[in-house]
Amino acid sequence: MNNVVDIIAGALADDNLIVVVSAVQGVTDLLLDAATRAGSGESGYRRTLEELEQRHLEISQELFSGNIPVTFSVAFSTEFSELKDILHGVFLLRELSDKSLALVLGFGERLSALIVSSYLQERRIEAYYLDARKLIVTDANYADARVDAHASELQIRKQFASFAGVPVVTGFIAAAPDGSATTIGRGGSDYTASILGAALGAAEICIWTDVDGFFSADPKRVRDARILPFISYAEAMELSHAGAKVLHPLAVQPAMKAGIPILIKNSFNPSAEGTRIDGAPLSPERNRSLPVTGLTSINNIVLLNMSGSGMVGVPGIASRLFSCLARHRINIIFISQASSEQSITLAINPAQAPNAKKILEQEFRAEIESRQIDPLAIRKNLAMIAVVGNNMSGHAGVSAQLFETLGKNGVNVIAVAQGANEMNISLVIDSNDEDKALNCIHESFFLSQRKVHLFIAGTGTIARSLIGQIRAHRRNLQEENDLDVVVCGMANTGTIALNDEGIDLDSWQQALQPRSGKRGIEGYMEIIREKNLHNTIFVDCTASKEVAAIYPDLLLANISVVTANKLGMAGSWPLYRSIRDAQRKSNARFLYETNVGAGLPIINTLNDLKNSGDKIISIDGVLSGTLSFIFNELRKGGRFSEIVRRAKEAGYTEPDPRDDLSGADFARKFLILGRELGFTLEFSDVLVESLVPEEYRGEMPVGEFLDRLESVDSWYAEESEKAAADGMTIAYAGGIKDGKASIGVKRVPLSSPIAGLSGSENMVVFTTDRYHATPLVVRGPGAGGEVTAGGVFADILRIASYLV
Ligand SMILES: NC(=O)c1ccc[n+]([C@@H]2O[C@H](COP(=O)([O-])OP(=O)(O)OC[C@H]3O[C@@H](n4cnc5c(N)ncnc54)[C@H](O)[C@@H]3O)[C@@H](O)[C@H]2O)c1
Ligand SMILES: N[C@@H](CCO)C(=O)O
Repeated sequence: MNNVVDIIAGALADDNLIVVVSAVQGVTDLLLDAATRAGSGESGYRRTLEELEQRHLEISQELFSGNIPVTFSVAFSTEFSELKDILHGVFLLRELSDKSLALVLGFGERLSALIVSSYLQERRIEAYYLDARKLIVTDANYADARVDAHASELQIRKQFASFAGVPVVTGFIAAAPDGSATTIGRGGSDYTASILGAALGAAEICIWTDVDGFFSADPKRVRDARILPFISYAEAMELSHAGAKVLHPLAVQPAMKAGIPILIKNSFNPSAEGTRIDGAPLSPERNRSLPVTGLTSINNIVLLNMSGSGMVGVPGIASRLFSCLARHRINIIFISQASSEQSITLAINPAQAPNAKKILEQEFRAEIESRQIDPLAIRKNLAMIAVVGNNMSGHAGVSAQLFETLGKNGVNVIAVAQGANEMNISLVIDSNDEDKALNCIHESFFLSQRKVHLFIAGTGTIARSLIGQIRAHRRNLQEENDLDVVVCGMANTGTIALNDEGIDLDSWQQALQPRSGKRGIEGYMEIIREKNLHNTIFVDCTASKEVAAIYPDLLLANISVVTANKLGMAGSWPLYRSIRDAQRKSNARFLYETNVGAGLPIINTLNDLKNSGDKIISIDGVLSGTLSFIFNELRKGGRFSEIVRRAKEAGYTEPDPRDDLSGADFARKFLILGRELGFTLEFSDVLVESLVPEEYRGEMPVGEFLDRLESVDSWYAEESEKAAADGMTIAYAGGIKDGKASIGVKRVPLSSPIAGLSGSENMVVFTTDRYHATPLVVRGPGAGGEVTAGGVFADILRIASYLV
């Protein structure tokens, strides 16, 4: 209130001023509550009334610093006793008519006009209370009255024939021709101001509200929404009708007709520029080079669908449909009819849906009985999004961009409407997808920088390296690729960290908290699905079968997946099939390059060969970083058990090194390659030679297994020596040809490329129709945190470039 008075004092210096006030926040709802209770005979309405009185008294006490002027006190008591009398009458009659309700609801504005005018006087500004019932004339539809513009203009001009002092006018309320109180729609004080300004040819109409102006989208739902300094009348109308609650939808029209600019300003932040709404032509200086100006949503609508073969080519159906709804004062938010004329879809307010269905079924009873028209279908839990902009007109590609971004994010569009003025595309979607849709559309049209949201499973070797790489490279990606990689979730079996804005990657370990609620991977997936963020990628850095089993569900929920875990693509054939099927049905992507050869380009190379028409004859090589390291080190003369320990320390082994030593991990890679080649293979189809002694294959803890492994050191030392004596060496290698894969220990000549491998190097040899005489070889480190995480990161970026 103090800010308001400062603003008024400042503006007064320049010009005559009319102040229009709305009710104190929350008061109209309390009045509605009191009236409804009184109407149903609940004496509890008196408590609400006391609360209302208390709130206004507290405000007044504070404003007048305890010295409430007598004139104010008298006027305040008079207002409240009138309100009490009316509500008492409603209570006794147990009847709340629209007429009484309009009268009751108007007290919010009456009380605040009284407080503001008295406080202005206290601050030595000549001000007076003015009841809008003397100014604005409406029809007798009390609850949502229609303004008679001509009659109102005459009244207003008469009232303001001469100007002295600052009138403080009650917004929202008006009077029917017989003088009884009416209301002009919630938030109607903007409308009151616009009617007054237009009638008097004001220099400007300034709406002081609690936000900085019109935003490109609702800032409560779209974090990156930005203020729009200039918009046209038409855009303001489209945006406010489609749900932008900054301005009353009807407030634009009187100002536009009179050519008066409207300014939206924030009374809590008066120095902010705000938004100017006027009819000036678009220009780049007005920051208006983008095709879309803003987007809005209405988050609870109902779709009514009337369809039937009897509608085709029959004139008058639409007319009856709309007339019937109009007769019952049912407002239509959205209309769509395809050229087949087989169905008309309407969106209406959910509260009116049951009535709408009933009256339309009565209207079309004969057609429904003769099956020319189907029974009316109602669809609930929907939201309507409107994409608005003058510049959209004649600008090809706007709708393509809009639907593409929604499609990639798996947002199903249920109905669409665009008028031929091309400045509003409205679409109806499931209300669960509303925030996601607003964010991805906003990002696509307004921001140069796009986001991908990562949810990582696993916090071990690969995840740690991946986080390190994202942390080191994030700024670069933002600056050079306009891409922001945001890690929103990390979870292992016991702990979890979540932050939609991005977990601080410098201290992610500290962010991990013990998991509560539904645990397991299902619990994590539920969280990810509920968040429903746009451009979400799930990153699997576990070695867990349970995690791999949820890939189909993730993909079907349109969440892309990047995985280092082989237990999906090398899982059972039914799991493999269901991943592939889900991938086909979904718009999300699934990438697993690191499943074979860690960061080496093996799956991509194979697919490039295949897709470009080459025929793969065989694939041979070493596909275990751990086993490669072991045999390369043995060749140098190390001890087997000690080398295995070093492989584990270097991050080459699986969480349980027996997965490597048994050949299982290697076999999975050949299984994956075999399946890529089109063969229906199970794990058991790969012939595997295990290096784990029979007696150590059970449930023995990893530490104990490593200790006992010393027992085989001498065997490996002898085998190596024997081979060396023959100019040979031992290695673990394999191959796949004609759908038959086998892997195991082999003796190879020292001159063979396999004998030349070092460290954890993998080598894959593709023999194909094109690469026949000299096969195509991919060689390089095939295990380790950094190279694998690099491969995972590259897959993430591949998906990001598809998504954004
Ligand atoms: N290390 C490599 O060089 C390499 C190379 C390519 C692929 N991979 C694959 O990467 C994956 C991760 O390897 P790593 O070396 O980081 O293993 P790791 O043992 O260091 O980490 C595994 C992580 O997964 C977590 N985890 C296990 N089950 C889980 C579940 N059900 N839900 C959530 N979290 C779970 C564990 O708590 C741990 O944080 C494995 O599938 C491995 O085959 C590793
Ligand atoms: N443990 C695996 C990691 C790479 O998949 C290996 O040694 O090859």
